[in-house]
Amino acid sequence: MATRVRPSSKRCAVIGGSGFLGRHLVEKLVDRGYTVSVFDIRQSYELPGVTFHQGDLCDKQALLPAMKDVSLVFHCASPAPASDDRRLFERVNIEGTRTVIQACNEAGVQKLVLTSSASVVFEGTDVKNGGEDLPYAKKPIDYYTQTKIQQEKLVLEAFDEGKGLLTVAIRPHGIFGPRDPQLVPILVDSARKGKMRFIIGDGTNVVDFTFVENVVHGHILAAERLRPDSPICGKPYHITNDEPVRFWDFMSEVLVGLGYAAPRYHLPYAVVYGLALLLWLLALILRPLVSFKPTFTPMRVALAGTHHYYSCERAKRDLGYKPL
Ligand SMILES: NC(=O)C1=CN([C@@H]2O[C@H](COP(=O)(O)OP(=O)(O)OC[C@H]3O[C@@H](n4cnc5c(N)ncnc54)[C@H](OP(=O)(O)O)[C@@H]3O)[C@@H](O)[C@H]2O)C=CC1
Ligand SMILES: CC(C)CCC[C@@H](C)[C@H]1CC[C@H]2C3=C(CC[C@]12C)[C@@]1(C)CCC(=O)C[C@@H]1CC3
Repeated sequence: MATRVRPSSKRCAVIGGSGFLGRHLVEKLVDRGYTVSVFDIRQSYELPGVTFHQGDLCDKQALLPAMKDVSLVFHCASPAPASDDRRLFERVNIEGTRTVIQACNEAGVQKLVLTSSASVVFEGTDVKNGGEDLPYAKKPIDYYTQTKIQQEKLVLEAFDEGKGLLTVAIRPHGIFGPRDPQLVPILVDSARKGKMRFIIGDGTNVVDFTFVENVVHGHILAAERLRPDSPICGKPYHITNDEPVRFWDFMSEVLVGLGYAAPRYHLPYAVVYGLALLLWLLALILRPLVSFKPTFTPMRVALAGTHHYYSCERAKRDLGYKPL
């Protein structure tokens, strides 16, 4: 009688492995002796020990070959928040994640680690040392957040010992590090256009920015602790630097370091938020005629003007996490 060969625990797939976080994760996994297959809509680099599968994660037939003989899947693909494209977010983050789960079940994958976001609990009001027990945002500010909530729920609810699929979600926040495609680039672009002269609010709001290597570390710890009897199954975990900083000090340090002036003049938060909302509505109404993307979106203004930092105590306790 033929017996089904259990895939090696050192074979894994990284969906979104060509992206910023995904590539850092792939590099670390290879260092740790994993054989990695990357699945992504684009291929951005080559690395010995890594096979690339190019395709759309909404296509199960395209996904399956990347999951062959794989016991562990990391899902860290998402459209960029800046696209603000409702249909795209729904298709990739919700329908696509359903497809990823189906493909994992069909391919006999044992572990699925999702990159979620701490923003799933953020709705524009202060979050101070927020734990994982905070409720999901009832009124998420943008489509990105709205679909990240649905995505996280899908993955955590897919934890099913009967089918043999163990799941966990990692919630990073404001990732920075080499090759970051959004935080520093958006900041520099805004500074170049002379839009970084103002501090939104009183400038004392404290937030998390998380170094990419810490986020990778959290993912790998979660994957290696994910076992049938483990308390982490079906749960979300915040991964932070455990060192919240003042938003506007961080922005100023980056800007000054790159030769731009630090923001100096204060604007009232409510006024800027209201203006950002108006601009967003205008862009939506005019979309069929002209396409323009406001720099100051309601989400960016909310992130720039409120406290949003999270506790990583649960990750320390259950994953043995400690910022590197
Ligand atoms: N960066 C941050 O501050 C934070 C990020 N996250 C989460 O971390 C994850 C990684 O983010 P990050 O590395 O910054 O983002 P990137 O955009 O750099 O990486 C995402 C990758 O997924 C790819 N992708 C998008 N759509 C599809 C699709 N339909 N099929 C296959 N691949 C696809 C992207 O390709 P392409 O570039 O061509 O779209 C890209 O290569 C995401 O889930 C994000 O929500 C969470 C918290 C904070
Ligand atoms: C234009 C300025 C008011 C702000 C410039 C900096 C911002 C581009 C970044 C500051 C906080 C960042 C952040 C994210 C994207 C880039 C920032 C808004 C995320 C929305 C990325 C995706 C997530 O899951 C959450 C992040 C929170 C922090």
